[in-house]
Formats: sequence, structure tokens, C-alpha cells
Amino acid sequence: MVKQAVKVFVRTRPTATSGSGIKIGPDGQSVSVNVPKDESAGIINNQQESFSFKFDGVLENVSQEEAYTTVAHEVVDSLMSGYNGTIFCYGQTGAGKTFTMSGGGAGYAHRGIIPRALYHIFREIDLRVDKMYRVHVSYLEIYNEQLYDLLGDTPGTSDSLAVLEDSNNNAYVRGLTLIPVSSEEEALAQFFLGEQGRTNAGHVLNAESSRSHTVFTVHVEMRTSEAASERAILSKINLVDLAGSERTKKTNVTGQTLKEAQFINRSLSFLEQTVNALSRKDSYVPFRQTKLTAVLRDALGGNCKTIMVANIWGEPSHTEETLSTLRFASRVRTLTTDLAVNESNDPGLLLRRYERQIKELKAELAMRDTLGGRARVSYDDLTDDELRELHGTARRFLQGQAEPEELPADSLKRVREAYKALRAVHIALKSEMAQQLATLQRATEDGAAATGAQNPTISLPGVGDVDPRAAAGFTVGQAPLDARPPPRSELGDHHPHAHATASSPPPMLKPQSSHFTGDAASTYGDASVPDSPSIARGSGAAAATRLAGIFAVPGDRNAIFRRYKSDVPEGRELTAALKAAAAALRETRGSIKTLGEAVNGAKRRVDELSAAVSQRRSAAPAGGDGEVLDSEAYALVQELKVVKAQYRADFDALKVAREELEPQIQAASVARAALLEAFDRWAATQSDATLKRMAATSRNGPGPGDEEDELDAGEAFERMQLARITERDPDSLAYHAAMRRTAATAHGGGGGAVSRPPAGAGGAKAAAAATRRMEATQALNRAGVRM
Ligand SMILES: Nc1ncnc2c1ncn2[C@@H]1O[C@H](COP(=O)(O)OP(=O)(O)OP(=O)(O)O)[C@@H](O)[C@H]1O
Repeated sequence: MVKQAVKVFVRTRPTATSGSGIKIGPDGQSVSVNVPKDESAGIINNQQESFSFKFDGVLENVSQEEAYTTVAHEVVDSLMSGYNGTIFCYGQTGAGKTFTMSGGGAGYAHRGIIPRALYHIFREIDLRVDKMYRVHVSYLEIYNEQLYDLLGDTPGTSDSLAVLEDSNNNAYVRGLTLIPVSSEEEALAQFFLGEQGRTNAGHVLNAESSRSHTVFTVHVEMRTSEAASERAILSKINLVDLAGSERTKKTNVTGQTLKEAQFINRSLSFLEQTVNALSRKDSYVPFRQTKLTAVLRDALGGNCKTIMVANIWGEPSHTEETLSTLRFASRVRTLTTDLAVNESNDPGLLLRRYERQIKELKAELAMRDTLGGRARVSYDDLTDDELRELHGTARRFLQGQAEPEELPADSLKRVREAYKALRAVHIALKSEMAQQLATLQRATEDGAAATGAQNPTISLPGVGDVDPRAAAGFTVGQAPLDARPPPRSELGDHHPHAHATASSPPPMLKPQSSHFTGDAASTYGDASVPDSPSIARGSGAAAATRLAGIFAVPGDRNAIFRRYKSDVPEGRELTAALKAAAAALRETRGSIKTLGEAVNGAKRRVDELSAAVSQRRSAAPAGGDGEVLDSEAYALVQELKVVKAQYRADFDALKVAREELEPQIQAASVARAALLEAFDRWAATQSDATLKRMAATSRNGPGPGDEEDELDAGEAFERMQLARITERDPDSLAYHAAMRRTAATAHGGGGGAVSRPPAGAGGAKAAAAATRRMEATQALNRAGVRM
């Protein structure tokens, strides 16, 4: 956490009246206010005449662009690096808060901090191609201590909205609509839409007055485009336009307007108390006293980079309000916040990443097995049927009816399972033996020895027939192989398959030739050709063992494999399928490579051109908003447009190609697995002599290339950066387009209209706003105030 002082800038509204009594110091940071002596207090009075304040900057007669650069640029840059920010405008009615935050109605050059921040944010997103961003906007209005969702589908009310704290003690508004936006134009359209809703609630005291506080928030989620993309950095910026305070006595308001003023003054007064408490480092800070302070909690003392703009209106008649604003601003300047990047791990994405890693590792193991000449080893959990088979083998092994080679030893997982099976079967056999002995003892004791000696058969439920030799104490009851599944106690309740249903796939314990070594071939003999081409249970291990002997000569397996692919019809067919899959994959990878290079090249050019355009703009004569470009700059902008369009097209094509890649990788690995499995199956049906002959003739001969090995070439592309670029015009196009869309919505929709109706312009919210406006108008009429 970094301690951060809240910065305060003063902005003056230009005034035609001379003698305002406000002086800006030459350092551009200090303001002094001269208060004329109150004559009514008599000749001798102690009234102070001059008050001086120091701030981080004073903006007098500055353009909107300069105001943005001074006040907001740095906070928005921080936002893009993961830090929260808040900029709030405070000041008396008519001092220029809305002008500063939203802008004047006079057009593009007069747009305020919010539209400029949206431009800035999306330009940064365009430039940072190595990051992926998701942006949402929300627009909250606090009117008469009620919360309104200006972007909600249904009119937001205080009932559905509440200011809460998340697990990191950050304030958030539960129920507030967050609209996803993917471009400056979309974000601006939402902003304008919310403004329409707000406008209905405002402008009642006079043409320039907002009667509510508004908080436009841009929520940014940033991820790196690399594999670690489940780590997201979340940040947001609150752009706050506070309602103006005014003295109710001054305007003689009554009724609804008086009520509004009281709510405004109450919330601003608590804002002041909150700032005072924080400034004094009180143990109790009245954040919860009003909705405004609850919403601004982070901005005033939490994890946030905070900027205050103190708007003042230097008319002599407003000196009291000016002083009050500057005093408050000075106290705000004593505050500090604790700044930290907000990181969050997306559990869903983490899980997906681990699943992907496991899949990749399995694929890698399979590849190693293939390259090492081992038959394919399964690294998956054993199925119920495989476990049952294993337990049968373990039982036969312990009973001396199976060889050690029949127990799997091809992977650590299977070795462990074999040990577990041996232990479980051992325990089960011990208990069966104990039971049997007890039964025999009982039979002897009961005096049944005479009959029992002639016929010692004892039926043990569920175990099977007892070997007659049991009576002589040689062995125990032996169930026929597969006569029953292993009891749950043998499988172990902890095993993932212990509770699987009977609908599991049919058993097929795949032989794993690679772990069988030694003289297994001689044990089974060359003539042990299985009847069936499939490796039947029981004969599978034998076939695998036999093949291990044949494949013992290094390279033989691959040599036979090559012959299988070229000479055996099934092998040819499967190889052709694999080749087709590999070719499609290669082609896609090729286009990804080409498109990736094109995207990177276009990106570099976009960066160069953007820098050149900015340079031209900053070199342009001061005073304008950089709208008038010389011919060279104009040419640069035109080229930038073309390059960006190309960039976007290439990027879209790259995205499509990348989407095609995963299914193609899967298709290729399925084809490869099918080929390898078919080969194993086929090899098991061939005589040793045939296989050895094939190995001998193929060992040095040419063979078709092992395309399947090439499938993993070019894995570098898997890590190719995911660039997310939304093409934006560097000038005002987005702004005007958003304006047009919002206007289309306001006039009943049509093409290009913002899809969602404005919360404030339709339904109950609009009705409530209209009622408020009507009541207020009536109150003002009664008070004789002209609208
Ligand atoms: N710096 C400025 N330059 C030019 N015009 C300004 C400036 N500041 C304010 N104005 C003009 O003053 C008028 C009042 O400004 P604005 O509506 O922004 O005040 P406000 O503080 O938001 O008031 P309220 O609290 O009542 O909403 C507007 O017509 C606006 O265009």
C-alpha cells in the first residue's frame, strides 16, 4: 500500500464582473480572497479581510483539454495500471462542476472530464495489445437521499440499491447495473443515456442547476494475454458531479425545491464532517450517515487515488460560497488514502488452467511414450471395470494363479493401484480364511465330523465353491474369476469410482507391453497368436508381453509401425486421416503465424503513427483543442485510420483462426490415438515371425514421415499473445456517433439507437422525475423565480 495525498485543484468560472476579490498567486497554486469589510458592523470590527489558500493547482481561463490534462490524465493512467481513482467536483451552484465533469453543451471541444476519460481509456486499451481489458460503466444518481440507477433496465430505486462493502472493505453499490462496453462510442452512448435520465431530475432551480449528486464509474478489468490470465486486475474510476450547495434563503425556495436543497445541504454537510473527522484522525468517521459519504468512502480514506476539483464562481455576490468552498477544499487536501492494486483470481479460470495443464502433461507423457517406443500408457484414473479387473488379477496373484508381470507397472498411478488392490485383497482373503476356519471348527465341535469328513464341501455365500482341498487345509474358498465385483471395502470408499453407477463403460484392461521385459516371449511361445484381433482380457497381457519381446530391439517398434502405415490397409487409412488432420492444423498454424506477424507489424505502425500524431498535436499552437490539423498531420491521421482498419481486420481473422485451432488439435490427437491403438491391436494379432520380418525389411528402408510427431511443432503459437484491439478513430468520430445513437434512442430508437431504454427517460423513474420537475416548477413559480 502506498500513502497518497488527496490532490485538490481549484477551477474558476469566468466572470464578467470586475472586482471579484479573488487573486491567483504567480505560483499557480495559491488563491487569496479579499472580503470587503462589513460596514454594518461599524467602523471598528475584527473581520478578517484576506484569506489565503494553497492547492495543487489553480485552473483559471484554461481550456477543457488543459483541465483534463492537469486534473484527470494521471488518474486515468493509474486506472489503466490497476489503481482506483475518484475525481469529484465540488462547489456552489453554477460554479462549473457539470461543465468540468461532463462538459458544456457547445460541442466536442467543450466536452468535460468524463468523455475525455473514456477516449483516454479506450486509446490506452488500443495501445496495450499485450493486455486484455473488459470495461463496464455504471451511472448512479443520489437524489433526495435515494439511489437511482441511471443505466438500469428497470427504474432503479433505493429499495433495490444499497451501498455495501466488499471483503476488502471497498465500497460498492449492490444492484447497480454495470453495462459492458467495448468501445469509446459505446461507453459515451451509455454516458449520454444516463445524462438524459439525470436531466429529467435536474435543472429545476434554474437552467444550470443539478439537484442530485451523480457518480459515473468506469470499471476496468485487466488481464495479461499470457497463460496466467486467470489473474485479473480490477480497478475503477468514479467521476463525481456533486449537487451545488446554495443558500435557501438566497433563492427563497419552498416545497419540493426546498426539500431538495435540504437534502443536498445535509449530505454536503456530512461530507464536510466526514472530511473533518478524517483530517483529525477521529476514531469515528460518519461515513454511513448519508448515501453520498458511503459511496465516497474509498475516495476519502480508502484504496483510491483521489482528486478534488473545487469550482468557484468569483462574482462578488458569491464570496461567501467561494470562501466556504476553498475552506472545505483545504481540509480535503490534508487527507491521505492508501493506494494498492486490486488483484483477483478467477477461480473458474484457475480451474480451467489446471485442467488445461493436466491435459497438456498427459499429452506430453503420451508423446514421450510414443517416442520412447513404449505402447500408449493411460495416465487417467482407473475405471470401475479396470479396478475390478485389477482386483481379480491381484486375487489370482495372491492365490498363486497369476504371474507378477500380469500386475500393471507401466505408470506410477497403476503401480499404486496395484499395491492398494493387493492390500485390499489380502485383507479380504484373511477375513475369508478366518471365517472358513471358524466354520470348520464349529462343524468339528458340533460332532459333524463323521459326515463332514466324507463331504467337506461348505457353502460360503457370495464367495463361490470351496475347493475340496480346503478340507485338507491347503487353500481357501475360491470364487471363479469375475464371479463378483470387488466389495466396496476393497475398492476403498475414497476412490473416485467407488460410487460410480453400473452404467460405466464396459471393461477393457488395456495391455501395456512396455513394462513387460525379460523372457516373457519364451514363456508364451511364438505360436500364441490370439484368436480374436482384439486383445481379449486374459490373453491381452500375454499378447502384450509377447510384443514386448519383439519390440525389445530398439527401433523395431517404429520400423514395424512404418510398415503398418504404408502396407496394411487399415494403417494406410488411419494414416491418411491423420495426415489430413495434421495438414489442416499446419495450415491453420501457418495462417496464425502470418496473421500474427501482420498484426504485430500493423501494431508497430499504429504506435508510430499515434506518436507522430500526438507530437504534431502538442506542437500545434496553444489555445485550441488540437482539432485543426496541418496537412502533414492530416495525412498521418488518414494513414493511421487505414492501418488501424487493416490491424482490426487482421486481428479479427487471427481470432477466427485461433478459434479453429483447438478443435483441430483435438481432431489430430484423436486421429493419432486411433492410429496408435489400431497399430497395437493389429500387432497383437500378428505372428512374431511376421513382425520380425517386417521390422527387418523396414529398419533401413524409407517410410512415410511420422506426421503425428509434427503435430506438436509450432507450439510457440499456443503462447502467441492474445491482442484485443478495438479500432477507434483518433478524433471525435466516436463522440459524435455516440451522440447520434443517444439521440436516436431518445427519439424512439431506430438504427443505431442504444439498445437499452434509458432508466431515467422511461418508466417510473421518468414519471417520478417529471413529477419532481412539475412540483418544483410550481414551487418556483410561487416563489417568483423565473425558469
Ligand atoms: N470554466 C468555464 N468556462 C466556460 N463556461 C463555464 C465555465 N464554468 C462554468 N461555465 C458555464 O457556467 C454555467 C454553469 O455551469 P455548470 O452547470 O457547470 O455549474 P454547476 O456547478 O454544475 O452548477 P449546479 O451545481 O447548479 O449544477 C454553464 O452555462 C457553463 O457552461
